[in-house]
Amino acid sequence: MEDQHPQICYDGVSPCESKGYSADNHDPDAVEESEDTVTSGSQEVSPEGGPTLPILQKIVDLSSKIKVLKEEHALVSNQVKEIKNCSFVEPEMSKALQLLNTELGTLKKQYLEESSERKRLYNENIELKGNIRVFCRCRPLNQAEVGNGCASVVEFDASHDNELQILSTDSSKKHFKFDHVFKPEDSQETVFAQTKPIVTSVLDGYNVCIFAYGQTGTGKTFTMEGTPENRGVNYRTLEELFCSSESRSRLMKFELSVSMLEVYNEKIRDLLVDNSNHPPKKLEVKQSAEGTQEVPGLVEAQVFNTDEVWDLLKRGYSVRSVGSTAANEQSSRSHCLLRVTVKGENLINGQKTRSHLWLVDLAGSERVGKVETEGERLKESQFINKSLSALGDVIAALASKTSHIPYRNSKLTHMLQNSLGGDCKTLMFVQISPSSADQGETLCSLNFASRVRGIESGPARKQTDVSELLKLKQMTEKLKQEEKETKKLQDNVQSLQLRLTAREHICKGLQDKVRDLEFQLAEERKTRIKQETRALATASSTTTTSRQPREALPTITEKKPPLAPTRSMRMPLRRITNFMPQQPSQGPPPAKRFSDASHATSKENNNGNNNSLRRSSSVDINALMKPRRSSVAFRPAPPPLAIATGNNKTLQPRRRVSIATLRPEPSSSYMMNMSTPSRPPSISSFRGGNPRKARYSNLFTPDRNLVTPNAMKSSSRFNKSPVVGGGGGSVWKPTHPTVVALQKKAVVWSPLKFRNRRPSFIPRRASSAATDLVRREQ
Ligand SMILES: Nc1ncnc2c1ncn2[C@@H]1O[C@H](COP(=O)(O)OP(=O)(O)OP(=O)(O)O)[C@@H](O)[C@H]1O
Repeated sequence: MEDQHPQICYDGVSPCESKGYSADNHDPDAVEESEDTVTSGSQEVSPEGGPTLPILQKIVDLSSKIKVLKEEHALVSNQVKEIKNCSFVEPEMSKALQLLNTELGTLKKQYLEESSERKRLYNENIELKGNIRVFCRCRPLNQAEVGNGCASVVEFDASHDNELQILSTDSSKKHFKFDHVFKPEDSQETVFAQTKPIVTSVLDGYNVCIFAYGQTGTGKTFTMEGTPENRGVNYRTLEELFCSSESRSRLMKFELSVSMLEVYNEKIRDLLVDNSNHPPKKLEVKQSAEGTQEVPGLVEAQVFNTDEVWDLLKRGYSVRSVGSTAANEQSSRSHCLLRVTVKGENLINGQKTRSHLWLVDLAGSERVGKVETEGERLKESQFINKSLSALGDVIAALASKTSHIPYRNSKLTHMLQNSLGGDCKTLMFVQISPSSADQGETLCSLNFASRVRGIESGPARKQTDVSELLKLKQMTEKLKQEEKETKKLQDNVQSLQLRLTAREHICKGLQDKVRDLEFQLAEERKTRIKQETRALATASSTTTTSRQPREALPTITEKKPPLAPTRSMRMPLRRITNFMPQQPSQGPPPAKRFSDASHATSKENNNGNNNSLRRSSSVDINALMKPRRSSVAFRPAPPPLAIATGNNKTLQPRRRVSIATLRPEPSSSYMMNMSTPSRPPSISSFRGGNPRKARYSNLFTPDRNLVTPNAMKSSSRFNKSPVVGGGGGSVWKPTHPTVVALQKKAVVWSPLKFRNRRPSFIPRRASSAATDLVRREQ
């Protein structure tokens, strides 16, 4: 068919490819069309006869298949429609589901909490009662004893269900107290009701050991195994474990497995292995890597229900070593141990546990002489007594809390090492006979049981699955490592925080300092304004008496100098000079005075020839020595081009004295508007802003044309000499009354006066030079 289908398509039925035969094509019209196409195709294929029949047959087959597919398609389409119709329920359903999920989550959480609380209380209750508990059970007098006229020597206290008394031959009573005392009439159910709490601890992950101890024929096997009619602790325990695990199945998943073995003449025998055809495998107690005692090779049969358990128990009991003794027709000649291994997994948090429950029916303690004295029975009795003695030693060691517990002295104690004392729960049934004939053995057993009851064991410990333990260990290691790293990081963060705090403290100190200094500066400025105002007032008052400068001089010199800000806050100074603006009425023409100086500057720069400089200096000094000499603010040098014109006169002072310079202004009227801003605004704010502010900024902000005394020291001292007059060759004439006044009067202040009062922004050399000058002038 695969060979012919392409042929059909090649012969003109190509539409079949596009329409498709696949059942995936859900379009019924398309399917119908394709069917028609196939039919027409068949007509085309067989026009000349030949091998047309098989093809036609196949086409017919295909047609029928298509019909079937069409029907299926229709069915599916209907279903899809139905589902689509039902889709309106979806949002409500999903909402309801969400709600249910939330509720389920909450319930699970609550259940977990309650469950863990129940476990805690339950185990706390058992611990309070004691992790080693002793129950005493007295069997009824049997027919033989009654026939022999034996009386009961055991008395029970009706008001106290945990006490009994043994009547001695001398009519004295020996008092014993246990965790519970079962009377001869107590049923198996009653016994198990008291046992159950300890049994279910194994589901919580605790190792548990229940053993029956007592004289032969006192009912140990009856208590542990029971009979088919009166099943004992073993069967009931497994029944209870299944029941409890079922009730916890939503929270925990349990796996129960059973092993059965006996210790016969100090040999371990697996009771679940059929040894009838071959000699029994030798089993030994080994210590695992985790420190637990294991019996490698021991069968561990997983059980899922009580029927399986009962079958197993029956099988094991059937192969147990029993023999007839004088005391018991079916006497156990070995210690029979039923081990129930419980593996638990918490379905919510994934925690896993693995614990053991040992149910031990010990061989009867007996006086050799009383039971058998020879043969195999004697040998058995010796081994039994030896192992029971070892058990007694272990219990004595546990009671006396010695560091060494002799678990390895017998196979029995060695196997029970993890479930006897220590961190596990132990329950001992001490079985006694009420018969006066067994009074001695009864007292022995009760004394031994009392010693066991006296053992103070520590709190029971939950047994975690070993693999889980390893995982937890790894996680703990990882956690420790991470904690270390976290601590390191925390230390680093702490040290960085300390450093940050220290820096912040320093910053705060600096900010405070800056604030103080700003305040000081503001104060200084205020003072300066006052001084300037006063100087202006004085100047205006002295304008009228300008013809008597000598008289005014002392008054002015007494005035305070211009503002001298603190060292840290002082503004860069303008060039200090004793330049005197040109006075048309006084002194020689400036052109003559300063032309030489200009020439000298170039010479000094080029050749270092100081002669002309000295000449010009002498001219300057002469000029300065004139009565109208005064220190004023002056304009810095104009651009070099302006100087090159030769129309500008540059002043080249030899001495650097006095006060800040003024920047050249297009209009000389700036002095009229001068006032001191409280704080120098930024340069940028002056550019396109208030021209008044801009003007003041020029006064108080550093400028690259500004020459401080120090700068003058290092650079050519005459390069920035002021010029007389502005650019364009016009002579600058002061119009401001203060300047005019200062031109007329020698306004000189001595920094010496203020040296001790406040730090001067004028360098000492310059100040002293100015003082010298003034002194000479005076
Ligand atoms: N509480 C009891 N009620 C009724 N019968 C009992 C009770 N305890 C023991 N018996 C009977 O006493 C007999 C001896 O009991 P059992 O075999 O259990 O003793 P044992 O301690 O296991 O002896 P051994 O150590 O020799 O195995 C049995 O026939 C048993 O049915």
